[in-house]
Amino acid sequence: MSTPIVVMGVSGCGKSTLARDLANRIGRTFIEGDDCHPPANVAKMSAGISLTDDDRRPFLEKVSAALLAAEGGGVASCSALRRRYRDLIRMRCGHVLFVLPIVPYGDLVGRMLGRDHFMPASLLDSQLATLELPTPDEFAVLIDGLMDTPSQVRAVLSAVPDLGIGSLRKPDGYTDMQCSYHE
Ligand SMILES: Nc1ncnc2c1ncn2[C@@H]1O[C@H](COP(=O)(O)OP(=O)(O)O)[C@@H](O)[C@H]1O
Ligand SMILES: O=C(O)[C@H](O)[C@@H](O)[C@H](O)[C@H](O)COP(=O)(O)O
Repeated sequence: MSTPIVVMGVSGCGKSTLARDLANRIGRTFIEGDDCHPPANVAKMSAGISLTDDDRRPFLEKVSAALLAAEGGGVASCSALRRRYRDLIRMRCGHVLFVLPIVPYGDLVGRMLGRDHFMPASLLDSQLATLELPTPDEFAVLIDGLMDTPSQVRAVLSAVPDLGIGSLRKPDGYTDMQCSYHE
């Protein structure tokens, strides 16, 4: 099975945009995490209320199931903010690559205000407070979220060169998270 890929991070960091383009580039199925929320979660977020761990469980289960079912392997957009959320996805899907676009606060606010989406900009602070960066024992790539999307796709492909050819192994010398801020 192809190693599932999750583009993670806070609202507005570009998860969906990057996950869709990366999936297209390597011939995989794109899974839109936003579509995996139960309606009650969407109602809560729309009302400006942060989700709890219990709220997030069915969302994470659905993303994991979609990744497992994806023909040709999946690339999902899913916030996966806390370590324990990523652990749940790994428990269901095995070895998973997480990709995290990093975007400065001001740009995140600008992006959230500039789009039509159920997630209000008022939830950004709680998203950032919830985010636990991947630790070096996780298979994760941090990329510059201000780069244009094709450059982000290239950055992911250069950090993990065997993407798209089945199960991913960590490249030789891959001991830490790879930070591809400068291509
Ligand atoms: N690399 C990028 N540079 C500039 N704007 C971007 C980039 N990626 C995404 N955006 C824009 O930022 C907004 C949020 O992107 P989106 O992919 O929906 O983020 P998320 O899924 O993390 O909430 C959208 O308006 C999108 O067009
Ligand atoms: O486009 C977005 O704004 C995000 O993708 C958004 O949908 C959100 O980040 C989570 O899906 C909500 O769940 P969390 O509170 O667990 O991030």
